[in-house]
Amino acid sequence: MSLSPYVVGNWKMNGVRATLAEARAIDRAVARLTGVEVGLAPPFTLIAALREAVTAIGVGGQDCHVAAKGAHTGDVSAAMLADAGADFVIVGHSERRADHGESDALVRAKAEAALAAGLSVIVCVGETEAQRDSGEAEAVVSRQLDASLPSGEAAGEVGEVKLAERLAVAYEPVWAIGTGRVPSVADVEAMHAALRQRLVAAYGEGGSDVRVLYGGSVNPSNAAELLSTPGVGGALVGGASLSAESFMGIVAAAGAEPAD
Ligand SMILES: O=C(CO)COP(=O)(O)O
Repeated sequence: MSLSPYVVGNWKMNGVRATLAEARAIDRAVARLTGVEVGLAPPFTLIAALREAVTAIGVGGQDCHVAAKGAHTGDVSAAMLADAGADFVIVGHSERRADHGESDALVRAKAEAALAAGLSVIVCVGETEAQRDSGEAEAVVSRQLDASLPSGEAAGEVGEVKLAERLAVAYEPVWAIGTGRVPSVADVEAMHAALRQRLVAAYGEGGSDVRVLYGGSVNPSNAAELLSTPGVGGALVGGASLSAESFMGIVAAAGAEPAD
């Protein structure tokens, strides 16, 4: 089973109600396409409104707490995201790892909490520039993934829903995020192959279908090359997901076709 390419917009701490107009335009365009799966992860404040505004795309959170509820001021649980209408959540983004000191173990716990709440999960990993320069990128990112993935038990099939429909991985080199710099195609291919090995080691055969997205300065001009790199199952897009025009340029590059 091979799933369609998955293109996800991460709005980060951007977006107010007016920005929903972009989401509506994206949703209308995606409704006319086939062969691609699309999601948008707005800030918490817009999740419920986005859910009301769209039908053809998935709605996601950018983080969740490990607990279902309780005394955690300022946090939001996976169950609350689901209640607000989210379908998925991004966990372990490098900005959360850096800004909030999130460890691999915490990211794993968040992924497991999200799956338990019925959300699908995108687990993010990526090396820093210093790690890339010292030739450690594959080893570092492989270790990060091993320690951040939800357990096989947590990620197992639920009824007819397969692992690959509940879990995706995003490889986002920290130095490529928001910088306009991207790794070479050869480096992306090598990293995605390394991550595939880790997924198969973690989950067996089921790991071979889990989509590994590339993220970091994806834009309409570089998307076709990145998305056609062997092993790349989609894109996690930051800045270029805030405008329907640029985001749809990336969705088109993922191989989307008119629905009829
Ligand atoms: O971090 C990212 C998506 O999660 C990538 O951000 P940019 O596309 O803005 O580089």
